[in-house]
Amino acid sequence: MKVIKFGGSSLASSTQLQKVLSIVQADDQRKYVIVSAPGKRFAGDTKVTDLLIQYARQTIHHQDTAAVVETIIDRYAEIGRGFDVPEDQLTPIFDIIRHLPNQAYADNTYLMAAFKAHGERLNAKLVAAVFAQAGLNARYLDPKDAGMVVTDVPDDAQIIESSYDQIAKWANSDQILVIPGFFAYNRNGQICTFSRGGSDITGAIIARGVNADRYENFTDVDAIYAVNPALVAQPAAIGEMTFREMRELSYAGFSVFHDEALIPAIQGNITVNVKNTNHPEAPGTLIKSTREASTKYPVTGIASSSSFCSLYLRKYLLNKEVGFGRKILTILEDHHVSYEHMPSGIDDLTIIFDEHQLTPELEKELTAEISEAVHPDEIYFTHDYSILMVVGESMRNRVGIMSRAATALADSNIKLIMVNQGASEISIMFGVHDRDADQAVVALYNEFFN
Ligand SMILES: Nc1ncnc2c1ncn2[C@@H]1O[C@H](COP(=O)(O)OP(=O)(O)O)[C@@H](O)[C@H]1O
Ligand SMILES: N[C@@H](CC(=O)OP(=O)(O)O)C(=O)O
Repeated sequence: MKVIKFGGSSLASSTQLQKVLSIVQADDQRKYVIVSAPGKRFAGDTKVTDLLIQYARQTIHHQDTAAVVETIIDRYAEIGRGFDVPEDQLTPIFDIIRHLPNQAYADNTYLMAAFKAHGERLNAKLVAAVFAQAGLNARYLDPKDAGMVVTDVPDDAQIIESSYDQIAKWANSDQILVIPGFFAYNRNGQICTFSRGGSDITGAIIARGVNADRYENFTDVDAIYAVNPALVAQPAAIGEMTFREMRELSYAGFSVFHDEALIPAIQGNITVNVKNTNHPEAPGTLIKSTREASTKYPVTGIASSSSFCSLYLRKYLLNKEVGFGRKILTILEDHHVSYEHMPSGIDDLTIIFDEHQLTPELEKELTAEISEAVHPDEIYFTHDYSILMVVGESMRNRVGIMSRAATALADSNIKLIMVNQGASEISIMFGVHDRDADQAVVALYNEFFN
């Protein structure tokens, strides 16, 4: 029994949905089909989720929504009409889109969540109708009926553990269940979404819940590559990797699989297979608990992400000051801000954050409160901060990886602003300026893979 998730690129048009239908028909183990909202059909196109965000913003600001509503409807109309879905099945979908502003929402954050979620909700209904029309014993299953209950965070929800017992009741389904990704409901029955790209998370949750033999994640690349293919032409494909390797790489920018989707897969020990909808015969990449130690390359992958910022603090004799760290962490806690890393020197401390958590106002408040509490000699935020990760289980058995990486970066004239091998034996982390990040990834790739 397999759970199979199709990303937005696999569902962007009726042509793509035809491929999806063939993939589901080709294997009768594929019983749980998780769908994203229609994605980009070509470079420069807009995902339906982004159109819905625009629609929600215009609704909140009482602006004219006619154009965006028609654009969204056209996306579903092209897919439905491409399969001759009867108009009386398409009209309710169009009506739901038009009437989204007329529903009751607790506040604008719930409104935004509900608008976004409808990309997946309506697509799953449409895909179920297409599957049924093609003769498959398929039906739509709402996350509520599936038993998924999430925390009350409208745009970044987490699954509540007790959901798994409910989802387990759907194990061994005879029917093909088409389940929308990306959202579920809180305990009050309000829609909350996962973070962006979160349909991968729904797939992993359902896979753990029904104890699937495999979670197939279909996207638009033949494999997970050792490096983002936007940076290096035809990079080495990764045949197999461990959950830990993928967790570290997706954290630092391998957007092909959501990092939070690994948690249910790890908990349920469900092997994940990332595959290409446009090339389903390719084996793709397996993500599993253990793998054969790679002998060909010492490193499995290299990732980089610019979505970080840092707070630098300097104070002489910081190392002798009892309570210095606690005072800072208390201030962060009071503002509900979490930190990612905290490399320190004798007189210096850098705190690295996910920059999505901070606003200019919050940065000012944190700077003022921390200055008041610990009187640093110097304190400032910088957003010019990228994190690079060099990841591989094989690294723990090899010496000299750090020196090779540092030399490759130095030879490319890249300034390192942070190095952290920290507690993880399977990764090295580098901080670099944003402008150097892409070149640094290429330099590291050439060092370890060419
Ligand atoms: N290391 C990597 N290997 C493969 N793809 C990657 C990697 N890093 C980033 N990507 C990007 O991830 C994309 C697939 O993820 P995504 O856009 O979320 O697809 P989907 O629409 O299927 O959800 C690829 O097209 C590629 O541009
Ligand atoms: N549609 C949502 C969720 C998602 O997972 O999409 P995709 O499969 O296209 O990455 C988003 O754009 O964030």
